[in-house]
Formats: sequence, C-alpha cells, structure tokens
Amino acid sequence: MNIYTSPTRASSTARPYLPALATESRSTDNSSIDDNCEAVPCLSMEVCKVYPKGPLLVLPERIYLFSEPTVGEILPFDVVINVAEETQDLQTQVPSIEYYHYRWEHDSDIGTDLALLTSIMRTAAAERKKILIHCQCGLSRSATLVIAYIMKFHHLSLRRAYDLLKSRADKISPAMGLVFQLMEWEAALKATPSAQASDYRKLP
Ligand SMILES: N[C@@H](Cc1ccc(OP(=O)(O)O)cc1)C(=O)O
Repeated sequence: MNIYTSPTRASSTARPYLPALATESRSTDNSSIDDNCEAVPCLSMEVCKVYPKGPLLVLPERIYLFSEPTVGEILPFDVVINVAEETQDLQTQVPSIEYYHYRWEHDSDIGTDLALLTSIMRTAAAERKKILIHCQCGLSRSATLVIAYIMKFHHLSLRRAYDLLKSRADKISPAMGLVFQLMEWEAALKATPSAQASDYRKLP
C-alpha cells in the first residue's frame, strides 16, 4: 500500500485499495523517466527530494510532475498548476507564465477543481504547451490531479490511471481522502461517457 495517509484524516473510514502494481508497460519514449525519480524518501514537509533531477515528464503531452519548484525551475514552462496550500505563489514573479494556484490541503474537497483543472491541462496540451503540475512534495495532491487527467482524457479507470502514473513516478502516494474523491470522479466520468468521446487520446 503506497497511499499517503493524511494526518488530518482519521482512519475510521474504509481504505480504498489501490495496490501499487505497475501493470502498464513503459513506452520507449518514457524509458528514461523513472531514472529521474530516485529512491529518495520524502522525509519531511521541508525536505521533499523526490525528484532530484527536476520536473519529471509523466505524460507524453508535455505534462510534468514535481515538488515545490523555484522560480528558475518553472521558467521553461508555459503553464504551471500549483495545488498546494502551503507552497509559495510565484505568479507575480513569472508574469509570462499561465499560473494557477489552487490551495488544496490533504483533505480539501477538490471535485469541482478537478473538472476545471483537467480542462485547463487539456487545452494547454492541445496547444502543445509545456505543463507543470506540482504541490509541495509531488506525491499526493499533484499526483491526484494527474491521475484525474489520465482518467478523463485517456479513458482509464482509477486503478489503471494510478498504476500508469505509479509506473512513471514510483513515489506517488495520494492521500486517502483524495483517493476517495478520485473514486467519485470515476463515477462521474462513467455517468457522462459521451461528453468525453471527442477528447479521447490514446496513450503511447
Ligand atoms: N509528510 C510526509 C511527506 C509528505 C509531505 C507532503 C505530501 O503531500 P504533497 O505531495 O501533496 O505535497 C506528501 C508527503 C513525510 O513526512 O514523509
């Protein structure tokens, strides 16, 4: 079990079960991706060295996952989505970048934001923009958003989307409360399959 348990959520609720089985095969394009995600434990909120080589390309449409970046680290990006309450808002320092800061905590209600942010990502990807998704450690909140994107625009179940991202960024561990919301997201996507048909894009 590699799902990060938020300290703000009691363990009274049933645990969603997403065993970390990397069932997706890696494409040639992404063969070097895992090399960037070294086995460096995220020891504290202050020291999140999960991506020691910088932002990690996790999806072929130029979508990268990362922990809290410096100004210099976001400069190469066209779009930055920061989904951590506690991270620094860099918007004023990078006026040329399309910058979004959604102040998620580990137990935030993110359902509405998922719809909006995945659409923003999709639009940016269609415009061939380079997109950075980050939170503080790049393990839970930002990973949740990327999983939601994969589910919606690559038509994968939560389990398969999680396994896919895990195969490319093996330290991800969405907080349990966020996994529950991804389960709701999955149900909502299933209820409106026709709305996604034109957005379908096959993963290489
Ligand atoms: N608190 C954890 C590290 C951690 C911090 C934040 C975190 O969330 P996110 O990836 O959403 O910034 C996940 C994990 C530890 O002590 O190892």
